[in-house]
Amino acid sequence: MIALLENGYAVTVIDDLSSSDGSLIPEGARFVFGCVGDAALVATILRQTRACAIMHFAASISVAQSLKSPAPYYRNNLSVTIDLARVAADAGVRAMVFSSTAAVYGEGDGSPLAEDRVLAPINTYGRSKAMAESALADIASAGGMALGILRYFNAAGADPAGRAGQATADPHHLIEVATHVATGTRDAIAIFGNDYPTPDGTAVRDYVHVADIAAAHVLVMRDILQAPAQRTYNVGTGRGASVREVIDAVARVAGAPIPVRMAPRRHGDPAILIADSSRLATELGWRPRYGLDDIVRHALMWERSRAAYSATASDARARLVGIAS
Ligand SMILES: NC(=O)c1ccc[n+]([C@@H]2O[C@H](COP(=O)([O-])OP(=O)(O)OC[C@H]3O[C@@H](n4cnc5c(N)ncnc54)[C@H](O)[C@@H]3O)[C@@H](O)[C@H]2O)c1
Ligand SMILES: O=c1ccn([C@@H]2O[C@H](COP(=O)(O)OP(=O)(O)O[C@H]3O[C@H](CO)[C@@H](O)[C@H](O)[C@H]3O)[C@@H](O)[C@H]2O)c(=O)[nH]1
Repeated sequence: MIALLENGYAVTVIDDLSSSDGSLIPEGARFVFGCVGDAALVATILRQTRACAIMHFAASISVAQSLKSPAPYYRNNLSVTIDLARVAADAGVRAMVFSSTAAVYGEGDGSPLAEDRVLAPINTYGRSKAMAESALADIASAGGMALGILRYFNAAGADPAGRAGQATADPHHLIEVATHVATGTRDAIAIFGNDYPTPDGTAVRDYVHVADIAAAHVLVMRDILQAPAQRTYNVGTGRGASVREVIDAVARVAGAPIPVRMAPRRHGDPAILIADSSRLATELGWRPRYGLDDIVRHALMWERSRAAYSATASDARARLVGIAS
């Protein structure tokens, strides 16, 4: 949203606040509360705004939850996407950019994964996104709508200017949890599995900065608006980091040890996922500006500012309670 506003676009956000509280929607964007699968609502907004493009981020995103409770994942990630795409195509929206994921590939073999690799997701989340990709491709081509599918690897970090970052009610992402330990809101972090076929036994992922992902969205949207087409791009750095390496980076940047405890593998987690993003680099000139240390530094800055903000807010609440009593 910030990247779109900075690039001069008018932005309307539709969010049902199912996994957020709306506090990070920037001032310059219009906010509409609702589900993106609500055809009447979306049609009305598209009529009002005459939007040329939709960026479709809304989804349910936990691998573990998707395995425990698949139906809501298929509903939110597949059915809702189908409804949104149908309304968008009917309304004459010219382009859609869809948030897909590395989870569509399934298990990597250690080498960077390119877009033409056969999709073999190993969890419900990945399957729901792979199915949504296919449904979108059909609906977009029948409706004359351009489509950009961005398969991001592990989105992480925070806005370098400190305006936004992760703010999940129940954090489960590695870097977010590790920064909570660094700022003292958690005692320790669990390492889910140290018996993977990787150099240190912990799972390897390709962590890509949210600002780099945002830049990729703007590039792809502009491109498919100018030259309508269907394109699929990986968004990753091409570098893998193990769970241990990430925790070490957080400890290094925070200047304090991060207590860890060993735990069994998390069901549905692949061992290694690393991106080959050369298509995005060659076709659109995209390059990641940030590496793992920047990601961790920005995530930590964000977490510290949130901790300071909630401390100030709770001081203020305590003072109000003191005055009231
Ligand atoms: N976080 C990652 O590492 C990662 C990696 C690859 C792909 N993705 C994809 O990127 C997208 C954004 O991920 P995120 O990490 O910001 O997730 P998130 O859970 O933080 O944000 C999702 C947002 O969508 C909203 N939402 C969910 N379902 C909705 C619906 N039906 N209607 C309206 N709003 C709805 C939620 O309230 C929330 O604000 C998702 O599509 C996800 O699958 C994320
Ligand atoms: O407390 C924790 C949290 C995570 N992990 C491990 O850290 C790695 C990364 O986990 P996490 O940050 O939860 O991300 P992923 O499960 O890899 O999934 C993310 O990355 C995918 C793309 O690779 C996206 O599609 C998903 O939406 C997004 O949640 C995994 O091996 C986890 O088992 C731990 O060991 N301890």
